[in-house]
This record gives sequence, structure tokens and C-alpha cells, in this order.
Amino acid sequence: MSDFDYRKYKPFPPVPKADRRWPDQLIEKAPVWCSVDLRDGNQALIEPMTARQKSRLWDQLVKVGFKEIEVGFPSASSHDFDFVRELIENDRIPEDVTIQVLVQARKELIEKTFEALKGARRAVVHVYNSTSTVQREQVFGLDRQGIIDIAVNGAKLVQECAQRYPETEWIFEYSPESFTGTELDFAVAVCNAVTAVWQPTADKPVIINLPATVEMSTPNIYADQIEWFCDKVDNRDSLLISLHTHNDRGCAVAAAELGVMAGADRVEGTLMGNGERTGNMDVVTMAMNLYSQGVDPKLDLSNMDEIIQTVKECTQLPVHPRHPWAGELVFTAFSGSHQDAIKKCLSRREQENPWEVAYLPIDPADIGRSYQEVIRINSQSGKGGIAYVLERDYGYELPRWLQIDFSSAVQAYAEKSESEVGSEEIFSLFQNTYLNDEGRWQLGSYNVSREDHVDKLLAELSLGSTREKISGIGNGVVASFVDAMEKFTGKKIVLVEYNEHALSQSADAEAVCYIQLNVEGERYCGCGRSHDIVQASLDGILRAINKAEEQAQHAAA
Ligand SMILES: CC(=O)SCCNC(=O)CCNC(=O)[C@H](O)C(C)(C)COP(=O)(O)OP(=O)(O)OC[C@H]1O[C@@H](n2cnc3c(N)ncnc32)[C@H](O)[C@@H]1OP(=O)(O)O
Ligand SMILES: CC(C)C(=O)C(=O)O
Repeated sequence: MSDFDYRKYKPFPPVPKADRRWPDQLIEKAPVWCSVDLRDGNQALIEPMTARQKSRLWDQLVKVGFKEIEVGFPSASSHDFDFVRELIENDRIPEDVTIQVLVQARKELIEKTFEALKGARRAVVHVYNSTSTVQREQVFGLDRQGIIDIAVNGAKLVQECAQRYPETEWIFEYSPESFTGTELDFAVAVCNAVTAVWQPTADKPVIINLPATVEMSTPNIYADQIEWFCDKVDNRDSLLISLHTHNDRGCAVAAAELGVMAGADRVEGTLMGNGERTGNMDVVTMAMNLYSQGVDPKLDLSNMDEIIQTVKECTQLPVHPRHPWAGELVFTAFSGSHQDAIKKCLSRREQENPWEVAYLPIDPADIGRSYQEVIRINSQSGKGGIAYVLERDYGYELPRWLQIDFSSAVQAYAEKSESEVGSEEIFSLFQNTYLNDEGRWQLGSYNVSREDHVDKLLAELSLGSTREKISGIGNGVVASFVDAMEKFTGKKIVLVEYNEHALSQSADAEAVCYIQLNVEGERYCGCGRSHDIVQASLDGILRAINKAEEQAQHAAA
């Protein structure tokens, strides 16, 4: 057997179920969220958070709008204990926020936990023990009854301690840790034994948390487990069924979503999915998934960059640029056809209609992202994206024929530079390609007169110290200038395309004019920009002709 041998592993058994209902459910409201950033997130860090980092993350979690926050494992370390005390003693817990703490089902740890919570207005005490076959057999060396005894003793101790501190409103939570590796009938039996101690009612429910401590199966199987559990457990109406998924197979969010469809009321997770191994369920992703379906996520994620910054600074972990909804590249299109579709959808969008923009599942502005990042240019980009950047940043509304012409210049440039082409680079390339007069003929003074419906143009061209007088006639200034240039160059020139617009980004009302000429069978484009539309047109024509001349000289050389 080689080291990499799939025969080492066995498939996860499906849940035999003839009455599967969850696939037909829709999630129409947000679950109760509980952040476990300061506990599960913290226990997985290379360097656990300092008091200052915890405090900062706490403030952020409150700001985002979590109403339940697991703040630590106060019996495990003095840091966690002190942090809980600090929150309580300095009155830092808003009225509508409930703190939660985790503890193993062990006497001395439970007692210490209640000491840490002394004086709290309201708190969730979350007690757990492992119930899976592997842990029963190999870690605890106990049979089913032995495991039930640990859970029941823990539940009794929690209840007794709570009675010692009646000034606090207590909420109890129990987790059959490693639920996904536990036989379902046994998970139900353990939880029933715990709730038989706590005696919850519909008015005073307890939380039963069903963790995928390790994600072991496809998310549909987790949903089957949740639905099966909800159907069989005693007193379902007096329980809040909570989910706590991990991301070992990369499906923690999917599992939580399907678990909610299967009947769960509450979801535990962390911001950006920090947590043990591959992490906890990412609350940002699940909440944004709801948001993008038109469901109020009951969390305020509008300042995504601030959230990311806080998470990064407190956990010392990076956030991937392609992290769902939040990464710095998730609203960016580099590829041409995507850019083209985005540009068209955005320009046709009517504010009052529901959001429907190709390749952008939500409006990036909702989470504080600018449209600057939506379209970025590299060698994979096309004309639509390039035109979008020029219009957005410089007010140039390139006609389609010029977009086609210019995109080949940008493509060549991007291939040569082998990197992204920034907006300023694109504009400078545009100027060099269509607005450049260096070493070329420029238009000096000109005069147009009209006689018998025919326009006559006299003009002066200059190139360095050389001056040339030209003249032409035609129907309009443009036609007479083209005529003059035909005589001057000795070439056949036809005006193919002409577009103009006022430059919206110019404070003093400049116009821009785009020209395409056919010079001796070849097409050349030029552009003019001036306060005077005639000047802009003539400049555009001359620049296109200059390009034709330059090309002819190169060909001759
Ligand atoms: C899936 C999760 O994320 S669960 C949360 C995990 N988080 C943490 O463990 C971080 C905080 N924990 C700690 O710092 C430590 O475990 C402490 C301080 C709480 C306890 O430390 P210690 O008692 O020295 O050690 P340890 O955790 O190894 O204890 C293991 C013992 O407790 C028992 N035990 C472990 N978990 C539980 C539990 N939930 N309920 C009852 N007993 C338990 C084990 O069987 C073992 O018993 P043994 O000593 O008879 O073999
Ligand atoms: C204690 C429990 C809820 C836990 O963190 C887990 O199972 O992952």
C-alpha cells in the first residue's frame, strides 16, 4: 500500500430516511446567530488573542449586531476568565447582547465558570462532552451509559451552580460534541437525558447544539441528521436547535444552510470562518448568502473592509482575496466578456428595479466597495472593460468602432508588460495613441468662408519650424479640411466615422471628437479635444492623417 491510498478510509453511511422534507424548504429568515470568534476562533490561533485584541474583536462583533457571543472558556485560562470579568465589571455588554461561555462537563471547571460569570445580567452556559463512537471507545473508554452519566452530571452541576447565582438570567446549552460521528439514536438519548435534568419549556427553552466538530460527510447527510434528530428528540418545542459546523470538507456554510432548512433555529460560527483546522462556519458568507436572496441577515455587514481589518489584526491571519463576498477580488472582472456584460447591465440598470447585473451577484456598494474595482484591465480584458474605465475615470465615451481600435493597443501593451494595466496607464496609452502631436503636423490658425453654399478653408500647418499653407473646399468645415489634406498629402481620404460629446469630467465644457478616416484603403483613428467643437474635429482628423503618414514612412523605410 502506498502512503496515498484511498482504501484506508471508509465512506460515511447515509441516513436511512423515507420522509426527507428539508430539500423543499427555503430559508426565509435569518437564524439566531452566535459568534464563537472569541472562543473556537481563539483556541485555534497560533498565538491566542491578547486582551486588547479580544476587546477590539468584541466591539466589532457587537457593532456587526451579534446578540449572542461566546466570549471564551473561562475555566481554561486566566486570560479568558479575566476577559469575561472585564466585560461584566466594566458594563460593556449591551442590554440586548448575551454572553456565552464554554465548559467541559467537569465539576471544578463548571464551578470556576460560574465564578467568572458572577454579576452578569444574562448568560448562556454551554456545557459539552464528546459522544462519538471513536471518542467513547478510544478517548474516554466508556460505554454509552458512561457517556450519558458525564453529560447528566454536567447538566446537574450547571443547574446547581446557576441556582447559587439567581441574580443572573441563565440560559443552558448542551453540545453532544462530535455529533456527526455519533449514532443518531444515541445523540438523541444523550440530549434527552440532559434536558430531562434541565426541564426546559417553550417559554424557557434550552439550546441543543449539534456540532459537526469534524465535517465528515456531504452537507445533505448533515441535513438528514438534523432533520432526523429534530423529529425524534423529546420536547422539540422547548429546544432551540443550534448548528456548529466546521469546514474540513469545505462545506461548512452549505451544511449550516441545509441544516437550517432541516429545522435548526440557531447557527454558531465566526467572521471569515476562522477556527479549528479549516475553520468554523463563516457567518459573513452565510449572512451574505441570505442578503443576496433578499432575506434580512440581521447582521450589519455594510462596512466589510472594517470587519476584515479587525479580523486580520486580531487573528493575525490573512483574508483570501477570493474569500466569498469579502475578498478584495470578488467583485473584479478582468476577462473581456465579463466586463462587457457588466458594463452593459450597469448602464441599463434602473435604480428602482431589483438588482440584476451579470457576474455581480450583489451591488458591491452595499458593502462599501467602490465600482473602481469592478473592472480591472489585463491581457484577458476586452473593449467593453477598457471603455468602461475610460468613461468612469476620465469621461471619454468611446464609440464602439474606437473601442475596437483601442482595445488592440491595450492588449498589445498588456501582453508586453505581462501585468495589470492601471487606469492611468490606459489613459496615457489612449493619449499617446489618439491625442499625440509630438513630431507631427499640427494645425495653426485657420479661416473658413462660405460662398454659393460652398465652404472654403485656409489653414496653416506646422511641424517644428516648418510652416505649410493649405486650402480646400467642401460642404462644411470638416469636408473642406479633408479636401485640403488630400491635396497636401496627395492621398485619397474618406471620413468614415465621426462622433462627438461634451466631456462630462471637464470643468470648462470641453468637447471631444472621435474620427475614423479611410486613407488609401486603410483605417486610421484620431481624437480631438477642445473648447471649440470645430477645432476638436479638425485636430482629430489631422491626428488620424498623421498616423497614416507615419505608417507610410515606416513602410517605405
Ligand atoms: C471541539 C471543541 O472545540 S471543544 C473545546 C476545546 N477547547 C479547549 O480544550 C480549550 C480549553 N481547554 C483547556 O485549556 C484544557 O482542556 C482545560 C484547562 C479545560 C482542562 O485541562 P486538563 O484537565 O489539564 O486537560 P485535558 O483537557 O487534557 O483533560 C482531559 C480530561 O478531561 C476529560 N474530558 C475532556 N473533555 C471533557 C468533557 N467535555 N467533559 C468531561 N470530561 C472531559 C478527558 O476524558 C480527560 O480525562 P482523563 O484526565 O481522565 O483522561
Ligand atoms: C464545543 C463544541 C460546540 C465545538 O466547538 C465543536 O464541536 O466544534
